[in-house]
Amino acid sequence: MLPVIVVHGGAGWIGKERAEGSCRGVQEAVLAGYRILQRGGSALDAVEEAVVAMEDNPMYNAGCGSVLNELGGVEMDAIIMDGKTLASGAVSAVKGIANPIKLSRLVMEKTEHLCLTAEGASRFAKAMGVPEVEEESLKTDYSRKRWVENLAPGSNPVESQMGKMGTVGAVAIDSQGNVASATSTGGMLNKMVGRVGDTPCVGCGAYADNLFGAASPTGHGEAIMKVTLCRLILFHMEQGMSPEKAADTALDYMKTRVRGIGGVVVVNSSGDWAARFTSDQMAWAAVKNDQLHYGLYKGESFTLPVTST
Ligand SMILES: NC(=O)C[C@H](N)C(=O)O
Repeated sequence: MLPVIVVHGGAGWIGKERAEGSCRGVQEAVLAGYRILQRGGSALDAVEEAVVAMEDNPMYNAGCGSVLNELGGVEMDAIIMDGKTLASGAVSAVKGIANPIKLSRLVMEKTEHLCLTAEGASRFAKAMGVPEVEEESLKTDYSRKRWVENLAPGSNPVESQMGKMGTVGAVAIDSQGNVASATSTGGMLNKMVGRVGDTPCVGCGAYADNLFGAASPTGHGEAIMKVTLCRLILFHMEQGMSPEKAADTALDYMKTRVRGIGGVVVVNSSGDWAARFTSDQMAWAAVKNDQLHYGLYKGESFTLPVTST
């Protein structure tokens, strides 16, 4: 099986000043994941590595760069799923760690549970020796500015975020034919304290099943949860649709049924892939057969050989 990895850096509207950085970040992330696949590594390791690269990049709404909640704090959600066993691990409303996706992997591998939240997630992180980081180190000038703007009377944080979402995610298939999915986010701008979005919920924020493929989404979490977006995409693929058709059909349903805008990256069990969105833009990148593909605007797709990047 030819390994494939596809990543996204969030659906929305990305201003000119952030477009280049956003595109560069997804390319770096996809290559970090691809290097693992090239060495014969697992899809699970590859999606984790790609998501860590984007959590560490302040350009995105995940890890450092996460949007702030109503009190100006950082509460993050993340999930990882293994298509071989259907095992998954997630954390929600977790604070004070740099890489929620790594903690999700530990939840999957070291506990009997699928998701740990808030205090419990922090206790578990401590027990696993995950270093605590200052909450301030996860904030950026940009996240502080947007938080303040959305405190103003009459502001509409959901509307404002529909513009600039920035959740990160990755899907991959490795040389053994195993698929995996991973997603990480700071959630929605000025969200209520304790709000849990789509990201840590299986079938919403990720799904992976070796029989059909894997998906990772971005968009308004409440809308994604209403339609269980990732599971819906896998259902469409099970019914015979290509990743592109399955993604478009599910995103269109989310748009018409619950007026939700978003995007997804998808891979199927044959290694066909898609990066699709109903927002104006979504930074995405994919590698297959040593070719790097990437784009930002609708219909855009550039290709470069991996060796020259
Ligand atoms: N930026 C996003 O994609 C937001 C994320 N899906 C959430 O609702 O938490």
